[in-house]
Amino acid sequence: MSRLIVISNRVSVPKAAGAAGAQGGLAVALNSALRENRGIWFGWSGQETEEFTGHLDMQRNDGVTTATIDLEPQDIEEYYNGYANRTLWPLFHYRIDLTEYDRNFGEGYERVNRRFADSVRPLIDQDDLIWVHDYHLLPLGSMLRTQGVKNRMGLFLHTPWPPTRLLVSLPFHERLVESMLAYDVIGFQTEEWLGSFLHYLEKEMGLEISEDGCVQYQGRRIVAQAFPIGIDFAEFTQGAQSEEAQDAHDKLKASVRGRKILIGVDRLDYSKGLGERFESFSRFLADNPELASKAVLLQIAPPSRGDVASYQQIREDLERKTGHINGAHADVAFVPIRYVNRGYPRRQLAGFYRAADVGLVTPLRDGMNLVAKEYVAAQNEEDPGVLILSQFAGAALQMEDALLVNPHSLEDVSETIKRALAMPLEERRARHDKLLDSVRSEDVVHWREQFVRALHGTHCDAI
Ligand SMILES: O=P(O)(O)OC[C@H]1O[C@H](O[C@H]2O[C@H](CO)[C@@H](O)[C@H](O)[C@H]2O)[C@H](O)[C@@H](O)[C@@H]1O
Ligand SMILES: O=c1ccn([C@@H]2O[C@H](COP(=O)(O)OP(=O)(O)O)[C@@H](O)[C@H]2O)c(=O)[nH]1
Repeated sequence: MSRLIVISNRVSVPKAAGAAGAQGGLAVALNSALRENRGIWFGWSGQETEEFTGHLDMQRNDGVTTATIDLEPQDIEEYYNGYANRTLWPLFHYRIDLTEYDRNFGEGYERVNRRFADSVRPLIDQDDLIWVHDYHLLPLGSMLRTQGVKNRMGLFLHTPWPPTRLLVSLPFHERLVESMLAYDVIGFQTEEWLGSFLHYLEKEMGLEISEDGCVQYQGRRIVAQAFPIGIDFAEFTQGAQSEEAQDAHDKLKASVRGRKILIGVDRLDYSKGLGERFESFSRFLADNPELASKAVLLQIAPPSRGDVASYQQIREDLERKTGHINGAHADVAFVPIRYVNRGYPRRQLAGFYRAADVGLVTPLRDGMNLVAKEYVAAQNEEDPGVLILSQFAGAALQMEDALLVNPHSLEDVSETIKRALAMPLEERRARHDKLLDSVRSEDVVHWREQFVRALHGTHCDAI
């Protein structure tokens, strides 16, 4: 078995991640992928250094070897807060209104990608498979190729890929996409994002694509495919049986005194549709006064990317909205929205999910959304809750037995909340059985195996 070198922006070692609570879906998935494989996870430590030295901090933690570098404040500002999260993230989530273009961001992005390439290069052996993750590192593969790396290299994008007509608003978009063609495999979460990428290659670069996603470029063969990510089902369901999960479940249940619970768990990100979700819940309370004191929305929203203005803005908006809605609908013994700005370890989350009658997952745009899958995995099969899921989450393509909604429509979400709360046990079980089957079979192990197989592969040899 070839060794895997996994490269992502941030390396989140299991212990630290557990302590911090909120680590994001990518970290959760990579931890479990690497625990099984002998291999190295390389990336940014999350720490600042005054002057970049390229020093590698190697550690072994809970079965995972990590190699990290520290970055300079200017790197973090221009690459992570800048090009990654002020330019590419909003653009890839169709938020051209929030997308900022700044030449310094672009330069910082290239500089840090080069620093990644220089630092990881000495760790790479001849037969290693190299697996790069996400929008932070799109040009890394081409920089490694320039340094003579001949290994098989794959890129997996965890976010959506935008339609061509949006992408072309990015200065130097051709250069960015062309650099991605240095990888042998380019993976997306869904067929939809894959289709947008292939459309760009055809329309903007005039490339021909075979029916099974193979492209020939500068004498190399590249395959682009969809590999929907899943959760670590075995680990998650084991955690859901723990005492910690049971305690969290019991405490939450006791605190609502018989009321129905709706739960949302999301990084505090504008892509997650939290403002629209709160408005929809408020509409539900206003339209259904007989139910208004019988349901509570628990929203867990750990802060994310707090140095970026659009994230500060969403935080302020939500604080205002929560105050307004609670002011309008609360009474002396009851508050309809419990809004919590902290992260929880996943065992506790599992208990919260299980206690909740409805999982409310309504992003405006989301690469996948692992919370939707965790909610399903945590349910009591005899008496499961109902998943309400945005049609714009990547997960919706695999989870058609959820109640799919348009998160922009307050009426749709409000009426669907009413339907979910009234859903008969038989229908809940039938829907949950099918959802559980797919969450169990299309798990993170399946995702990793599919991607690694493609990375080994000879899929495009015929063209
Ligand atoms: O590292 P951060 O800036 O704190 O952000 C956390 C992660 O957010 C994004 O996650 C995506 O990956 C998930 C797993 O594939 C997917 O389910 C979700 O839809 C995506 O939003 C980001 O893509 C990661 O790089 C970040 O680590
Ligand atoms: O308080 C929290 C909130 C979230 N998460 C985890 O963070 C991940 C979020 O992944 P998702 O794909 O839903 O969204 P992302 O944050 O990656 O965009 C899930 O595994 C959650 O269990 C967590 O551990 N603690």
